[in-house]
Amino acid sequence: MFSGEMFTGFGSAIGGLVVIWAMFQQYIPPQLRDHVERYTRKLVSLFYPYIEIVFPEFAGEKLKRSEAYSAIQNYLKENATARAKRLKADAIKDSTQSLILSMDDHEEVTDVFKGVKVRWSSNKTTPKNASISFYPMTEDRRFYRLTFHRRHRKFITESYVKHILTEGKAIAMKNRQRKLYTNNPSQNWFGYKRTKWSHVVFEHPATFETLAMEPNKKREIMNDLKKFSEGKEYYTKIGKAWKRGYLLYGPPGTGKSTMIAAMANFLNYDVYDLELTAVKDNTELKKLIIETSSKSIIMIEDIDCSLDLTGQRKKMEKDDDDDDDETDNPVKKMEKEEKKGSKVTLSGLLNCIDGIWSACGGERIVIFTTNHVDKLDPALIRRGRMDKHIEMSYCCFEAFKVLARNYLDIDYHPLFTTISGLFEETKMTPADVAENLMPKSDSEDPETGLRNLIEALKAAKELEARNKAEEEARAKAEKEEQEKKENGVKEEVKESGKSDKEVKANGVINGGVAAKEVKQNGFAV
Ligand SMILES: Nc1ncnc2c1ncn2[C@@H]1O[C@H](COP(=O)(O)OP(=O)(O)OP(=O)(O)O)[C@@H](O)[C@H]1O
Repeated sequence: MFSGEMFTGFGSAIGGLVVIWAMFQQYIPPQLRDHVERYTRKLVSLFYPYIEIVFPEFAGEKLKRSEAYSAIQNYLKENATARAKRLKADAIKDSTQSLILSMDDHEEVTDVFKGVKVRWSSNKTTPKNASISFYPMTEDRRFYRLTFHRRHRKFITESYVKHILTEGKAIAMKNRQRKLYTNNPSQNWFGYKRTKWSHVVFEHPATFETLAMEPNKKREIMNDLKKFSEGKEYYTKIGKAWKRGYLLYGPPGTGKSTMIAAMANFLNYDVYDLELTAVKDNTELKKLIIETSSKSIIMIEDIDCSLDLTGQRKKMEKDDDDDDDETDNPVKKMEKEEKKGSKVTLSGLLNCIDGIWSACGGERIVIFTTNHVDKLDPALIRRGRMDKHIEMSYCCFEAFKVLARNYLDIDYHPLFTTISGLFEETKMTPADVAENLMPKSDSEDPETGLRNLIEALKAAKELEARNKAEEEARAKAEKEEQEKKENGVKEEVKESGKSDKEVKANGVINGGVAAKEVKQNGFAV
């Protein structure tokens, strides 16, 4: 039976032999040393039934950090660190403030995979002639050693190592710090401006669990995202770029931005927040898109406003022309030229969505948001470009329950019945519901939040009713006015015996209504 003790026993035996060999080496004539060493190794291998594989941290000519080493490191951090007795605290995860622990140097742990036990040790050698460095220990050469019984050779080299590398990469992906990129204008030494991506760590706390939305709709979106992220082979098979477009539309405060953050957290993707109004022209847009990485969401918020850009630029150009047409300032002149000859166009954007992504490879999601879906050009949002249209709407009772759990830590309260009724009678955005529920102090109990919400819902209902009544009264008055005018003209025609045309031409009034006025207002005469 393969056991940790046996490993250790043989390990010390071999260690002893190495020491003895080092001591006696000096008494052996140099010409015989090679032979003696070879035969000693053969002898040892007769009694030592274990195989060792070494994974150095740096390999190859360019001394690039080995991917295998990193994967093993991640795998061991996640799976074996709990069993190691000597640990090393590497760093502190910024958001959770928790230590990242890994095996200390020269520490050993066992791992069992499909019933086969192996031993991992983390090792370090320091070259004797290491140069004096400002940063201590940079010359250290680290490596992992995998030891296993020779009867498992095939299994370990073919299955286990593959398993470790795949797992290690997946762990790295899961634990990596994701980034939120934004495009900002930057000026080079010659004064030319171009927008570049800059990033911060993406740490938005929104998840699908905390997103207030009708549960079936939420599930449908999550399934869609999952299918997409696992769809590499499918997209290759059908010959389509591995991308998917989402259009999120709805009034302000219904959670469009929150949804994007939840999507990014669900998929573990980076986010590129593309501000179209800061992009000089279509060429620059292409460059920015090409620079985005795989496994990312590219979002353009308020797309209707961004594409209005053309009009805004024209206005700016005109203002500039009026202001300083004769300017001698070269930078200002260049800025003006840049503004004049450049813009992001709808067709440029469409080309980017359709064309460039196909060539980029890797998975990407593009999301547009808008408050006014009806304003968008149908070409921009047709299926195939924006594959899924998601309406973000006012809060329903199911969505409220999510917010009550998030903000008040409750799943039920007798006041829920009143709130459920009010949601059927009035509209409120999740942002407003959240604002009302949010406790104003640590000592505030959940009931206060619920009562605040009830008051706000009642006020919203009253306001809606008042607005509706005012609207109806206005419509009624307009209708009456119109009828009065129409009757006046009819009477005028009847009494004067003139034709409609004449009444209109003369502008004669009868019943207080001028035919001219009638004509101006476009009433049917
Ligand atoms: N569906 C929701 N679930 C959870 N929280 C929400 C939801 N909708 C809004 N909120 C809360 O309201 C705040 C504003 O929402 P958000 O910015 O996502 O809305 P939006 O639809 O993107 O608005 P805008 O159109 O003005 O950009 C969020 O920070 C969040 O706290």
